[in-house]
Amino acid sequence: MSTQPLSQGEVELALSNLPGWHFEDNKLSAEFEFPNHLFAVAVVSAIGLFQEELNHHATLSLTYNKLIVVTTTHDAGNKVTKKDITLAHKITEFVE
Ligand SMILES: C[C@H](O)[C@H](O)[C@H]1CNC2=NC(N)=NC(=O)C2=N1
Repeated sequence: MSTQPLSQGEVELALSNLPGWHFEDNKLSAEFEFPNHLFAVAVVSAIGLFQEELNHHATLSLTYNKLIVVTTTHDAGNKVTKKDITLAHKITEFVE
């Protein structure tokens, strides 16, 4: 998959299909809340598997039942690429 940085317009178009995700400071981010801590830990574990499959790893910050996901592509000079969009879709589909 391409590691070419996406333009602002391309990111905004992609985000129109990704409710809850934001584009700021060359990163995509979203916050999720789960019923309890162990549920949230299980989601983090599943995201870990997607990340290994995609060879693309977001920053996952878990506080009790709240998870903040932040993703950018280091190999593209810390810019948003299709890899970030793909990971965001996988995560959103899983938590829905
Ligand atoms: C060597 C390996 O393919 C790279 O370091 C991968 C791993 N995971 C990654 N994750 C993220 N978020 N950005 C990258 O550029 C990246 N690159």
